[in-house]
Amino acid sequence: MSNDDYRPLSNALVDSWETWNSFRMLCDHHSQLVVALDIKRVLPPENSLKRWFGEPVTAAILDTEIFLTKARGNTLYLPKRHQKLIADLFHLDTRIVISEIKVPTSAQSAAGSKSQPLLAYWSQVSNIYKQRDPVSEQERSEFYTRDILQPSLRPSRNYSHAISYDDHEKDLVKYLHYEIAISRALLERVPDERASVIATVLVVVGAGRGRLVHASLKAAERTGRKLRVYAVEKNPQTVIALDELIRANNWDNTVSVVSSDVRDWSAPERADILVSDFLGSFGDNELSPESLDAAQRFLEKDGISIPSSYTSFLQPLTAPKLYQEAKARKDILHSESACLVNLHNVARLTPSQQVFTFSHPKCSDNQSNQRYQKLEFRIPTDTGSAMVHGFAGYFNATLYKSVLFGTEPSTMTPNLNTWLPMFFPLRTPICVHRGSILEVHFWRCVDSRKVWYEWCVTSPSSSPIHNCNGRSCWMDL
Ligand SMILES: C[S@@+](CC[C@H](N)C(=O)[O-])C[C@H]1O[C@@H](n2cnc3c(N)ncnc32)[C@H](O)[C@@H]1O
Repeated sequence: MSNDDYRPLSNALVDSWETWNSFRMLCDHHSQLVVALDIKRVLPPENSLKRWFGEPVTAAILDTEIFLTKARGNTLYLPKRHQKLIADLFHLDTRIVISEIKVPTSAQSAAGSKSQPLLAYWSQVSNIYKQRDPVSEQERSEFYTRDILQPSLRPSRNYSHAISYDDHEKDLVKYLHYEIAISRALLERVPDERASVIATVLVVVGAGRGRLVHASLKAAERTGRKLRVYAVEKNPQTVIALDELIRANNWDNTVSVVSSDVRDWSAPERADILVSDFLGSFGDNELSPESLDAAQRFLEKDGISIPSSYTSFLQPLTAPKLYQEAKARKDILHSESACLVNLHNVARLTPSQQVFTFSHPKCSDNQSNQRYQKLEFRIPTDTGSAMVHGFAGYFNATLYKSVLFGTEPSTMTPNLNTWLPMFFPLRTPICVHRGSILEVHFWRCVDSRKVWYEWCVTSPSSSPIHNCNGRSCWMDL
C-alpha cells in the first residue's frame, strides 16, 4: 500500500491513533493510561506512525504473520520498516511481545526446534536490539531527566550555585567552537605583519569561572596574536573562583578581572572583541540581547561580538506526559510556564520554524528587543489527526561568520550538551487535522523590570493568550 492509498478517515481503515485519542480524552488524560500497539503487516505512513512516539506505548505486539521467509533457506526476516519501527520502540523502552497466533511449519523448521517455535522470531527481534547504537555516557547521565519539566534559568538569580557552572563547563564542544570563532576573528582583525605590535582588546562579558577566558587565550596562542583581556563577572562568589584561575595560571599580565555588572562598568578602553555566553535554550531567553546592548557602549565602531547573532525556533509537539505533569500541579503557573526538558517521549509534528533573531553589534541603539512573530505550521497530510500539547523551543547561533552551533534538530551540533530544549506548554491541548494549519503567535515583551514571552494559538481553534504580562514566568532585568 502506498502512502497515497492510506486514508485513515475512510471507512476502509480506522485510524487507531484517533481511537486511542478519544479514549484518552474521555479519561481526561489519566496518567495511568498506557498503550499496547498491535503491529500489523501493513504499516501506516511514516508521519502517521510517528505520532505514537509521543504516546505512552509500553508494549508492542508482533504477530508471527508479520515475519517473512526468504525464498531459499527458510530464514525468517522482518520487513525494513518493521525493523526500524521496532528499533524506535526500543528507544522508548517499549516491551516487544511476540504473539504465537499461528506459527507456520516452515518457520518452525527454520528455527530448528519444534519445542520452542518462537525462538526464530525472538532471535530476529533481539538482533534489532543488539544493533542499536551504543548508549553514550551523556545519554546515560540524562536518563533520569527524560521528559521532566525543569524550571528555566532566571539569569539574575540562578547563577549563584556552583552546580550551574559545573554542568555548563563539561561542554567541550561549546568551548572549542568559541576558540575557533575567536581565532578567526583575531586573524581577520590583525594582519600577520602586525601581530607582534598590536594587542587586541577582548572583553569576556559574564566570564563565569573563566572557561571563555581560557578559550580566548588558547585562540591567541593558536594564531600568534597578542591579547589584553577584561573578564567581567557580576557574581561575587564566581569572581573568587575566576581570580584563583587567573593567578594559578599566571595570566595576571594579560587578564584583568572586573567584579561588576556589565551595565555598571566603565571600561578603561574600547573593546575590539566582545565574547559572551548569555545564550539560553531559546537563544535570547537569558537576556543576551539586553546584556550585549549594555556592552556595546564600549565596543569599537568596527568591533566584533561573538556570538554575532542567534535565532530561536519553535516546533509543535505531541507531549501528553509533559501535559500531565503540568496539569497535576493544578495551578495556572505550571500550565503556562516555559520549562527546560530533555525531550524523549514526544512526537515532533512538523519541522521547526524560525521565531526571533538578534544580531550584535546593533546598527542603532534605538532598536527594540521586543518582538512579535506569527507562525503557520502545516500538519502533513499523511499524519492524520494529532494532539498539540505545546511547542519545543531551540536556537542556532552564529559565533563568527561560518562558525555556528545550535540545538535546532535538523542542523544541531553533535555533543553540544549545555542546552536542553525549551517547552512552551498549552493550557488545553489542541487537536489538529491532516493538512490543516496550526497558527501560532509569539511575543517577546520587555518592560523596565523584566522580559517575558506570551503565546497563543488562533487556528484551528483559539487558545487564551498564555503568560499574560509575564504573570507565570519571566526574566528579571
Ligand atoms: C551562562 S554563564 C557563562 C559563564 C562563562 N562565560 C562560560 O561560558 O563558561 C553566564 C555568566 O554571566 C554572568 N552574568 C550574567 N549577567 C551579567 C551581567 N549583566 N554582567 C556581568 N556578568 C553577568 C553570570 O553571573 C554567569 O556567570
